Amino acid sequence: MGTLPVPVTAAGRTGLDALLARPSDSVVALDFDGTLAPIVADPTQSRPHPAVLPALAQLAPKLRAVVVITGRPAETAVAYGGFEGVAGLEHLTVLGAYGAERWDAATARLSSPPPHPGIDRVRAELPDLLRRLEAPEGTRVEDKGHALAVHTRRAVDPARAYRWLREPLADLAARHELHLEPGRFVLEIRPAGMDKGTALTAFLDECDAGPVLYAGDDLGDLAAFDAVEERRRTGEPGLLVCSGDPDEQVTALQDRADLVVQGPEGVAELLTALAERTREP
Ligand SMILES: O=P(O)(O)OC[C@H]1O[C@H](O[C@H]2O[C@H](CO)[C@@H](O)[C@H](O)[C@H]2O)[C@H](O)[C@@H](O)[C@@H]1O
Repeated sequence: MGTLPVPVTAAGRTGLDALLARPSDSVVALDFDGTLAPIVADPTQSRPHPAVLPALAQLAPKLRAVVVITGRPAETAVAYGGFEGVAGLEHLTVLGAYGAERWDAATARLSSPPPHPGIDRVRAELPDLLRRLEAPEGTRVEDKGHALAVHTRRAVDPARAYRWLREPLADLAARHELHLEPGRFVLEIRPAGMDKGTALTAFLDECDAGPVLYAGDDLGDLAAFDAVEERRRTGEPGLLVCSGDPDEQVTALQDRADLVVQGPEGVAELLTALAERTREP
């Protein structure tokens, strides 16, 4: 049996104990990139750590629900995640585009609202803006339909390129009534209003969930951490997990986590250890 790590906070230990005691009331909510899938230079090559799907398939049938909440389009996360048709994941939900999109394994249906009109305008302006800014070589745009992500990971100096572009891209987003979501060497222009916290809260209400575990790795996951903390204030236990990366610490998230594990491999180990210790309903 794998080792179950001990959360460093009392609230986290309460959350973990509650999840183990009441698995059929509990929800496990997981971010995709950096949490289930190791960070890679090319965003199209992102795939879950090999131990993730077996762990999820073992754990999910014992829980109220498992949900993946991601900044990716839901369809992309389903495809890259290999989530469709997996035994044990028949009731998985994927909330994409920070919760604006939804895919349910049970129905294989995807719901996706029309993109914000500002996205088309940003798409038209962005190439010229990046040219005028002399965006460093290696800067890449990921067009996600509902959002445009500017990646600097493949620039010679990713951190410098990120700092260079952040303010002008925030201005561009604001001019079109959009929001700039900063992430791990990515600056994402997307609609405001929906975030992972709003998405998580709505999903938990819909499931009439009890204890919740949320695992993430980046700044976009802070809103989900807020949502779990808000529930804890009302007496509903929760466990906040950071998928940590020693080479790229996201301190703002790590500092608020009850438990830090080593990247997607550590997340998979945690999910496996939970599955081994939880009863069938
Ligand atoms: O909410 P998430 O599932 O964590 O998605 C957040 C963004 O993840 C992707 O970018 C990140 O992962 C890439 C692949 O490992 C990496 O190259 C990049 O530096 C990271 O920022 C994705 O490309 C974005 O669209 C997501 O919004």
